[in-house]
Amino acid sequence: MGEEAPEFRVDTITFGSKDCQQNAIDVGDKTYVIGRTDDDAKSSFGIKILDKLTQTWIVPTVLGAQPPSKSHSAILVNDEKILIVEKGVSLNDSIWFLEIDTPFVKQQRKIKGSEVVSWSKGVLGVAQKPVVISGPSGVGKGTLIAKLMKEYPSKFGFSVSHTTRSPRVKEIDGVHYHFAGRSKMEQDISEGEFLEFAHVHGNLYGTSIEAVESVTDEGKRCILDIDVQGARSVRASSLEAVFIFVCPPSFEELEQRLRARGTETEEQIQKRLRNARAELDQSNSPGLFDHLLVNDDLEACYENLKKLLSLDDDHKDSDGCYGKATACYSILSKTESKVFLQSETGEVVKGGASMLAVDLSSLTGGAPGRTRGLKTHSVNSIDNGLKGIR
Ligand SMILES: Nc1nc2c(ncn2[C@@H]2O[C@H](COP(=O)(O)OP(=O)(O)O)[C@@H](O)[C@H]2O)c(=O)[nH]1
Ligand SMILES: Nc1ncnc2c1ncn2[C@@H]1O[C@H](COP(=O)(O)OP(=O)(O)O)[C@@H](O)[C@H]1O
Repeated sequence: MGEEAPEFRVDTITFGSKDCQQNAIDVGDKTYVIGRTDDDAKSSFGIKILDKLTQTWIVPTVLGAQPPSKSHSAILVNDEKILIVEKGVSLNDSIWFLEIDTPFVKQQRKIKGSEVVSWSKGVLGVAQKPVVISGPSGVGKGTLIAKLMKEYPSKFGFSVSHTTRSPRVKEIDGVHYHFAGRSKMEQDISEGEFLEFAHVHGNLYGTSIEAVESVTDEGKRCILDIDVQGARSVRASSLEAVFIFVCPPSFEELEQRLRARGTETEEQIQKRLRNARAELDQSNSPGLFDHLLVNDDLEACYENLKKLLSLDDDHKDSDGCYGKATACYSILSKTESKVFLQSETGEVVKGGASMLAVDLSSLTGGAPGRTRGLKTHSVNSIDNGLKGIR
């Protein structure tokens, strides 16, 4: 699908713009050219890949929101990602990654059958692991989650799933679910916008990447109410989470709760009960769920849930004290575990530093779209920075 490559010289590559900045990064047999075009109204990134073996250009599908286009520097972090440092924005907004061969990109490349790259924003600090709650229909997942949200509104946030099922009487679009048409949802899934999806009780359900990331961006711990297939997909993804399965005290009690809720037709109840048996069987799959909770007495079960969540509470505050100040850093050098950034203005903003080290070893897996766990620390002088290198 590629076009024939022109003679390759970085400084002559253009994307048809008046004002253009490019970086060319070699990765094995490929060269990634990251260009920034300043056309009349807005500027944006253009990405091209030169396959050096075949001397052809590939224009990849670019997933994810792109960095604010101003001016940037770039360096290869490892075989999976390129670090991009934006200038003239706050430090919180300045660190980005272009994922070129992460597990997510590999998966998307397979789905599309063509070349894919994906933007991911670097986020300072470590977020708490999201909590995946699964269990058969009618077991009380929604009831437990609603109690948690009511008691700790600033601590937890709900991942609002998309579904093709019709809303129930009291359900609000955008609050309980994003109610979606099947073709639009399938299209969004094919464009890599979903962390996971599954066919459940005859409908399509899925968690968009944005559903999880927007909760985490608010500094809240994200709660996902998804079925066992979804839990399996999240387990296989790069999102590190805590997995809880909620069981009923008995199958008879489950049936009674489902009927008492009065939201399904008899046919739908029968389908849910059939699926419940399969879900209960799968709850014991080795390595899938971290915790099983029996929801017999609601209050007792809720107390146990709270205990589990505080047990898994590994939250550490971000040390990004200068994250909000406007930064103008460019990449100076790189070691195995650190990238050193040099302030370009000479003038150091309040709380900032003339030189920063970005700790790459601290990066944790996250949903695509964000690279969390970034730690930065100031370095007083290049000499001190270099001491760290030696
Ligand atoms: N895989 C997946 N499952 C979901 C998602 N959202 C909801 N579900 C599951 O879909 C099933 C049906 O949910 P729902 O229609 O709300 O009915 P209920 O479980 O009877 O309340 C439940 O097992 C949910 O956990 C999602 O985004 N992904
Ligand atoms: N421990 C419990 N004891 C009795 N009824 C419960 C209990 N937990 C939930 N329920 C009720 O069971 C029904 C199903 O609960 P719901 O939270 O909608 O389940 P799910 O979200 O797992 O489908 C609701 O009517 C709810 O009020």
